[in-house]
Amino acid sequence: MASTQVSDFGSSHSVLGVMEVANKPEMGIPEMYIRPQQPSIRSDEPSLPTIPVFDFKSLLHENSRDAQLLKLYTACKDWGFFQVVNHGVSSELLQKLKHEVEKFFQLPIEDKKKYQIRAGDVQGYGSVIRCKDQKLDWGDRFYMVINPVERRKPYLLPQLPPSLRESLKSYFKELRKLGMELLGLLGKAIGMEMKEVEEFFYDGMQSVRMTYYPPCPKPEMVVGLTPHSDATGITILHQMNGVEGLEIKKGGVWIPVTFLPDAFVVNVGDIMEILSNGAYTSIEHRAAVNKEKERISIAMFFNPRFEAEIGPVKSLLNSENPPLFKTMLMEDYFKDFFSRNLNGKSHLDKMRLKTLHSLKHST
Ligand SMILES: O=C(O)CCC(=O)C(=O)O
Ligand SMILES: [Fe+2]
Repeated sequence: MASTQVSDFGSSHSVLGVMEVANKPEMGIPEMYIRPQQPSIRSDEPSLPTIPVFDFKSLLHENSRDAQLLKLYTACKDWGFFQVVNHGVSSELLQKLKHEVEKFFQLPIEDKKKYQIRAGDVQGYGSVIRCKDQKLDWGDRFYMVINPVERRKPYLLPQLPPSLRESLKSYFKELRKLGMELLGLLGKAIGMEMKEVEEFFYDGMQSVRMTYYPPCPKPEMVVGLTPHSDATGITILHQMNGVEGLEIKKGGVWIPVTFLPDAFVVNVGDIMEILSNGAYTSIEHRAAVNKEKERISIAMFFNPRFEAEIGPVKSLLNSENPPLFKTMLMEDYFKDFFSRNLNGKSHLDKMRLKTLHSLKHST
């Protein structure tokens, strides 16, 4: 299906996905989807803690700002995840997008093949295969870079069915505004100036992943999306058809996230942990699947510009707060990320400086 060649980010093969398998339950679950014993210490406490919720309009409101910013700071430090309601993106747009994305994933496999990730690339439909015995996720996905515009692939966004393309474009635009506002607030909550935030993120690298997780006859034997932390600045996730499955790792156990209707779940990515010099935490998460119903999600990733140097923000550093992470060109950081498989927080660990201070903090 694929020969290896070098392109934008590393080299690889790809497979299209699991929907074909899921549509033929008589085939059973192929070996390559079956996980060795999952570390699924799913919390079974009767009342689980839930991620903090913010009303976006009141986050922006001057009067309640200081208290809200403190709450935001604590959410990003202790949870690395929060929900946003009243975010201003209309239910109509969300409904329309859901409909279009659903329709897209239901297209015959032949129609989706033209978007398949090409050898050596990471953008497109399907999953990247890097080694022979790699386990596959129980989900079909479509990943593409949407900003800067010159990094778009001519055979992806421009070739999508027009009604999906138009809904996606409106969504990108709305989320870009929301994303910048959220980045500004997260920056402000740790004492960054908006100017500094913009130096990193203005016209930054923005990408999107849409995932369709089909139902699975034995959901406990597979994983919808391998545990990982996002390599991003922040991620804004929308659970399009209201079916749950996102789980986050807190205190060593996996906690399911319950989404409020039409809410966005926002999470701190590795880059934000680096910029904040560890004040914020990029949390490991995964997606579980279920027996009954497919699940559809759309994750929008906000990153610095490719030319930005990513490392702890200089104005936050002093003798009490020495840098805990290396500084690296964003372009190189992403090349390195895409050349590896998702694997917990291993990518971020590579950026860690081994200082006395960090050793003290990691114990
Ligand atoms: O589908 C989900 O709930 C999680 C998606 C996700 O974590 C990602 O795309 O990075
Ligand atoms: Fe993620």
